[in-house]
Amino acid sequence: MAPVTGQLSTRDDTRTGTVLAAHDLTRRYGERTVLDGLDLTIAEGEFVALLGRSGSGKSTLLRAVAGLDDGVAGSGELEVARETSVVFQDSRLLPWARVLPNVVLGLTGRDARDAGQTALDDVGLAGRERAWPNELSGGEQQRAALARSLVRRPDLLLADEPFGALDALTRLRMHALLRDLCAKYRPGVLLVTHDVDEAVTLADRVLVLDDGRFVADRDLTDLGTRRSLRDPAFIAHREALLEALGVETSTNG
Ligand SMILES: Nc1ncnc2c1ncn2[C@@H]1O[C@H](COP(=O)(O)OP(=O)(O)OP(=O)(O)O)[C@@H](O)[C@H]1O
Repeated sequence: MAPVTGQLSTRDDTRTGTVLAAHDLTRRYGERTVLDGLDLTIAEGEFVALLGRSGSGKSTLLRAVAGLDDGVAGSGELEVARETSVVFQDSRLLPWARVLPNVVLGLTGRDARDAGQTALDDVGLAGRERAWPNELSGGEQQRAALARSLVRRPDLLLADEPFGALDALTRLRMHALLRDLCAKYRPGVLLVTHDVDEAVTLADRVLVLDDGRFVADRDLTDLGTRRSLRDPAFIAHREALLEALGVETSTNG
């Protein structure tokens, strides 16, 4: 990872069972404080979803921990896993390269092609290796982007609204896919999303960001791995998170 400027430093630290440890992250744009001294830790294999209203700073936080923002300051440290991958709302596939070369771009060694093929099989794109990105649907492009991330066997996967541009049905399929991929590859995950149900379906823990601070930090591990939107415990988590987001859900009175 590239070092973050200011007083923050980035270093490889996967021995402690932690793939992300950020302390006192602060980001200001002029007078406005978008991230206000945040602490955030993600354990190996832990799936953390980040919710917050539009403009609350979710993407700013993800960019900061991805090392993509050199305007971050803080009194503490940012430690991230050695192998970190990032996926965005658009696939960012190179239009002039076919699917398999896109997935293995930058990888070297005899096994790279096989690893790319396996990753494409895992995301359901077997047979599309020689397609051009513009021949894939939006959902398929995001599958390819996931394959490109996971082929590197990341300890930490950072995802900024990866399903935000997809239709509702495709998004549900992608949730099931991401759950299966995480079971196989076991990355720690930070997923930025607007979608409360997406967060409760996928995450071990959900954070809610508001005014530069976390206003909720909710453990969802009681829901287990197979989750249903109709489960009363699922509904209870959803309601609590909507309340933290300031959305009125009660019809009483
Ligand atoms: N380069 C920039 N210059 C000035 N202000 C910025 C810049 N980037 C982001 N901001 C401001 O920081 C705040 C947080 O933006 P950010 O994109 O992180 O929000 P978000 O929670 O991801 O929003 P959304 O859910 O709409 O994507 C916003 O008010 C935005 O206007």
